[in-house]
Amino acid sequence: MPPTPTTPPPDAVIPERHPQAPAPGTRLGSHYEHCFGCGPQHPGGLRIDAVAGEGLDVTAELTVRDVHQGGPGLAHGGLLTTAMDETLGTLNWLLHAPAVTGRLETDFLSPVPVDSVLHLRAWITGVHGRKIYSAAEARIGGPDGPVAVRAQALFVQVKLEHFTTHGRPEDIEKVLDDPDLMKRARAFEVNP
Ligand SMILES: CCCCCCCC/C=C\CCCCCCCC(=O)SCCNC(=O)CCNC(=O)[C@H](O)C(C)(C)COP(=O)(O)OP(=O)(O)OC[C@H]1O[C@@H](n2cnc3c(N)ncnc32)[C@H](O)[C@@H]1OP(=O)(O)O
Repeated sequence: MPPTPTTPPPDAVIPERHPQAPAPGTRLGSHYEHCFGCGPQHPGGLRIDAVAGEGLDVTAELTVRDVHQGGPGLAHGGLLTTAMDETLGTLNWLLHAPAVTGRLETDFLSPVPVDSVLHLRAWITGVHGRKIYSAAEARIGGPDGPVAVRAQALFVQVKLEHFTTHGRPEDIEKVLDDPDLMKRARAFEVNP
């Protein structure tokens, strides 16, 4: 594939896992219960619950449901992009640095029928300053099934203030009032 803004530059580094990164095999859970990608409280959400890998990688599963349709009986492409975005976003846990998607490129290789189980995998391909480069794939039917969706991304590290400054005030207040969620959010800080 030709280089794009999501291809790490030659002087990008592959960092170590953060010393407090969740151990391999740990379920990463949800960073926010109302998140469309991972929140258990979201009625139509994807409920992605990724598992930390041995290195700078994660895996996750997604069962495509009726509410995820685009074409009749088929997953919506934007929905699949969201699944890639969310899975890539969980890589934050391994670096302990909050980062948001700057650019996300998605290739759709085959249609994904409703009721399919997608096996997602995401991994870091390089870090350059605040820029975190990563890639992901979704295989259909099993971890070794054919690749249905592929993605490359550039995430940019931000401070927690990114969320407190820009989020709708009443939602931020609810988060600030929830000690468990704040504890989880602080775990993201690079220098708490
Ligand atoms: C107390 C409450 C806490 C509650 C929270 C709980 C904890 C939650 C923790 C973690 C949540 C994780 C959630 C994951 C969910 C899935 C991920 C998403 O969907 S995230 C949403 C979609 N994304 C956005 O909304 C970004 C919107 N964009 C921005 O905010 C800015 O544009 C931002 C931060 C991306 C960059 O802005 P700048 O001002 O900070 O930095 P600049 O200088 O512009 O960029 C830095 C470098 O990145 C490159 N860059 C930025 N955007 C790029 C782009 N689109 N393409 C190529 N390069 C780009 C630039 O060229 C620059 O590169 P050079 O350092 O100069 O080499």
